[in-house]
Amino acid sequence: MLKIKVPATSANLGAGFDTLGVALNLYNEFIVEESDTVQIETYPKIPEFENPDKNLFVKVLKKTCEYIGNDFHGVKLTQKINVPVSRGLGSSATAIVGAIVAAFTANKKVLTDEEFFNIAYQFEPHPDNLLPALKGGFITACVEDKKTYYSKIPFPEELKFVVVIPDFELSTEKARKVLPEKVSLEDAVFNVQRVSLLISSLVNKDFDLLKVAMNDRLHEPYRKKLIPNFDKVVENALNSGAVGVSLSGAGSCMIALAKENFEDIGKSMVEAFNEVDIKAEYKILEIDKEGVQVEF
Ligand SMILES: Nc1ncnc2c1ncn2[C@@H]1O[C@H](COP(=O)(O)OP(=O)(O)O)[C@@H](O)[C@H]1O
Ligand SMILES: N[C@@H](CCOP(=O)(O)O)C(=O)O
Repeated sequence: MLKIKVPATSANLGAGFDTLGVALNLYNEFIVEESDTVQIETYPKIPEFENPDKNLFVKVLKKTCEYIGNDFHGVKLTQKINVPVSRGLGSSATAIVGAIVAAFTANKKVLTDEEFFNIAYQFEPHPDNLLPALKGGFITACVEDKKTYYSKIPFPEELKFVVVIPDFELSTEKARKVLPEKVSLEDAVFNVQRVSLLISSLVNKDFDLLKVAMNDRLHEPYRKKLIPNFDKVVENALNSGAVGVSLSGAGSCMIALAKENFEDIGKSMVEAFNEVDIKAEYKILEIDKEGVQVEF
C-alpha cells in the first residue's frame, strides 16, 4: 500500500503565463493498493472519478506501467480530494504527478526528470503546474528542443496566498481555447517586463511592485470574460490590503498575495462574486516546499 500526497499548484501568477508556478499547502491524497481489478473510491464522492475508463490517475498509472515495461493488472485506488477541480489549482497535475510517482515507487524504479516529462507531457503539455506539484516551491520553467529547463526561486516567507474559489468550474481546456493564436509585440514586451519584475520583486521583497508585476496581457484579458466580476474581485482584494492579484492558473479561482489582512481580503473577494450571484469561499494558504510525498 502506498499513500501519495500531492500539493495543489497555482500557475502563471499573472504575467508568468505557462512558466511560473507555486505549490500550495492544500493536498490531494491517493492511496494505492494492489488488486486484480480497478476499484476506485473517492472522498468526497465524484462519480466521474470512480469510472475506471475516465479517471485520470488510472489512465496515467496504466501509461506509466507501459512505459516501465510492466503489465498493469489493476489497482485499488482511494482518493481524498481536497483540491477543487477545474478551478486553476492544478488538480489535474496532482493526478498526473501522483500516478507517475506511484508507478515508479511500486516498481522500485528511480524516476528521472526526463522520464517524468516523457510521460506527464502526454497528459498536460505545460510544466508550470507539474513541476511545483512534483518538486514543491516556486518554480520557473520552459521547454526547448523537447527538453525542460527549470529553476526554483526563493519565495518570501512574509507572503501568504488568499485563494477565492467560486462555485463554478472552468476547465483548462476551455480556458486555453479562448486564447489568441498570436499577440502583438507590445503585449509580448508588456509581459516580459512584468514577469522579470515579478521575480525580482519577490526575491528582493519589494512587495509594492507586485501590483503592477502581476498584470498580464497574454491570457487574462481573454479569460476574464469567463470570470464574472473579475475586475471587482481584483479591486476588492487590493483595497483590502493584497499586494498583487491574478487569475490562478486558467481559473476559475483567483489568487491574492498578501502580508496581512488575509481574512478581510478573502471576504472582499467572496463579496465581489456574491454581487453577481456566484457563491464562493476562500482559503488562506502558504507555499508547500516539499512537493509530492510518498508514505509506505
Ligand atoms: N483527484 C483527481 N483524480 C483524478 N482525476 C482528477 C483529479 N483532479 C482532477 N482530475 C482530472 O483533471 C480534470 C481537471 O483538469 P483541469 O481542467 O486542467 O483543471 P485544474 O485547473 O483543476 O487542473 C478533471 O476533469 C479530471 O479529469
Ligand atoms: N499555464 C496554464 C496553467 C493551467 O493551470 P490549471 O491549474 O488551470 O490547470 C494555463 O494558464 O493554461
